[in-house]
Amino acid sequence: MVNETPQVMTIAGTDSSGGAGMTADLNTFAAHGIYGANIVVSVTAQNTLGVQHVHMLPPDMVMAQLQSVADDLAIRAVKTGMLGDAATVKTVAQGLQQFNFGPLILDPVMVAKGGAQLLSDEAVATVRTTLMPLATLITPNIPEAEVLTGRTIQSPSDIMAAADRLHSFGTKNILIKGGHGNAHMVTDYVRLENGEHFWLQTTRFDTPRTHGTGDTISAAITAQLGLGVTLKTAIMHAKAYVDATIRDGIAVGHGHGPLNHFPKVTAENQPEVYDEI
Ligand SMILES: Nc1ncnc2c1ncn2[C@@H]1O[C@H](COP(=O)(O)OP(=O)(O)OP(=O)(O)O)[C@@H](O)[C@H]1O
Ligand SMILES: Cc1ncc(CO)c(N)n1
Repeated sequence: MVNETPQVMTIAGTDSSGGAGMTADLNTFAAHGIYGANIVVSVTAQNTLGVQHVHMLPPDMVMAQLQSVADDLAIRAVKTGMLGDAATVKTVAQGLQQFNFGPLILDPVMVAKGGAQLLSDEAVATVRTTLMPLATLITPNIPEAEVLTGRTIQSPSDIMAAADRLHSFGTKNILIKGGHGNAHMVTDYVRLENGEHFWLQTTRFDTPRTHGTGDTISAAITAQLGLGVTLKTAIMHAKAYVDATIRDGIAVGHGHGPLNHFPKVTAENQPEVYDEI
């Protein structure tokens, strides 16, 4: 029997300009040499300047796609990106319980870099109650962590408290991304199931070309899990990968431009690891 090619999956929206959402996920999977299936929940008319239009697919079409993949492929890990509304979140949660797609990486996408809302307010509670208990890892940025916890985050101790609170909603592992703001260093926080926690720091690239960084790091973690490494190793590799995708930037569009999903990852992309900051 032929060895099975490792397969992972993304459940997300499309970005017509090809930089974020599902395209970022599939490019990231390809860059890791892993096969990617894709469940489309929404179509966005979008470019590097903003999101112009969103069209949600009906929940039964989302479920039909999940069924088709489950009937045929052997998915080892799955990530969710833009889910849009509460009905879609519920359908996805139902599908993830019905079928075995392996560990869930939940990227709670809420707002695009240009400011467009990609998750309705009422869907936030649905994410908290239906998807968070199913997730192996959640990867909010700071504003998303604030919305999910209902608490303001201003300091490292606020970030640690937010991670504890997110864990209390049932998600085993937490990665709070620190890409927002303009501090000289970007600092992410990781809290693992075994109680281990640490900070990952890299130098901020001063560039507007960061469209889809969040999609890309969660897709890279999903790809690594599909390749069989531990979650901690997956996070470390994914962080170095996303750093390289920004450093080796490409010039597309006039706003928040896309990443280079096929960069050369080198030693200088490895983050510094700190127990405390
Ligand atoms: N300018 C930058 N330089 C270096 N690393 C960055 C930069 N911007 C983001 N990152 C890193 O990219 C990853 C994604 O973080 P970010 O906070 O941008 O996610 P996000 O807001 O969900 O992204 P998006 O909504 O665009 O998909 C994190 O590991 C973060 O530290
Ligand atoms: C479809 C889609 N998903 C996610 C994001 C966030 O990067 C985006 N801008 N568009």
